[in-house]
Amino acid sequence: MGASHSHRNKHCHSHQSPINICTKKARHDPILKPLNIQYDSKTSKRIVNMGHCFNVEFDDTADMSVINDGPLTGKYRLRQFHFHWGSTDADGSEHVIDGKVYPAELHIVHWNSHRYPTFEEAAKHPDGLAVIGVLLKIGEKNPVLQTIIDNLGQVKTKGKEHMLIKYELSSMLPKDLNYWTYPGSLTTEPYFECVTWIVLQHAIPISSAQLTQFRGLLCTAENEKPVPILENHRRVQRLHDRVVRSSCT
Ligand SMILES: NS(=O)(=O)c1ccc2c(c1)[C@H]1CCC[C@H]1[C@@H](c1ccc(O)cc1Cl)N2
Ligand SMILES: [Zn+2]
Repeated sequence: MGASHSHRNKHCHSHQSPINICTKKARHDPILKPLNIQYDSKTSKRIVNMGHCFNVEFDDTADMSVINDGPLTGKYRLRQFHFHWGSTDADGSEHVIDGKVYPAELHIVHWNSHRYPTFEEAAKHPDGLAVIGVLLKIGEKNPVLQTIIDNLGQVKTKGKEHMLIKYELSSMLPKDLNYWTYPGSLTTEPYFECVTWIVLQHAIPISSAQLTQFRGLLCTAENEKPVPILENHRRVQRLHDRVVRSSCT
């Protein structure tokens, strides 16, 4: 590869996400701290159909719902969470673990309010965002997820939004917060290389019936011919010169 090409590569597209995480090659780094998660349910605002997915948005005008420690320096403010899924239960996650694809993945998006004035500004810097990735596996019905699913009927078409009061996001997380971490990007447009990825090592359950309800969402507006959001996950990207670290041995 020519110097100019690798030079260009170095600055533009060598830190893309998602990736396949080879757990045997992930290095335990003793300086990694346990993840500290402080979510205040009063900050939950609304659920919005974005067209390619739905976002659950939070009030991020103050450091009320934040994460810190883990691989991070300073506080990162909770902005929103969303999911990625596939057209069948055999596909759907973005991160892949030792070649194993999961049926869906939760992304909890935070931004570095410690260093940047706004989310949009933070999204332009490598240490701007921190996204917690949680893999979903088919299992028993998930009551915490059901609260979200019960609201999907109100945001069936693109652009629709509905209020979501006092959502306890922390109750959706596994007890075991061990994670893999690596420097990466947004997995949809604008693909900015601004994300410290924190992928939890423990998957959470979702029933097949619950996952089917995600696929019932429409990417079309109310007055258009209905087209369901059957899948919205990106394929894995090359690791290049990156190292994936693990919070535990
Ligand atoms: N799959 S993911 O977690 O890697 C992912 C990928 C792309 C984007 C997002 C999340 C989210 C994060 C919050 C805003 C939104 C979006 C964006 C919108 C408006 C903006 O001004 C900037 C951004 Cl980044 N883009
Ligand atoms: Zn995502």
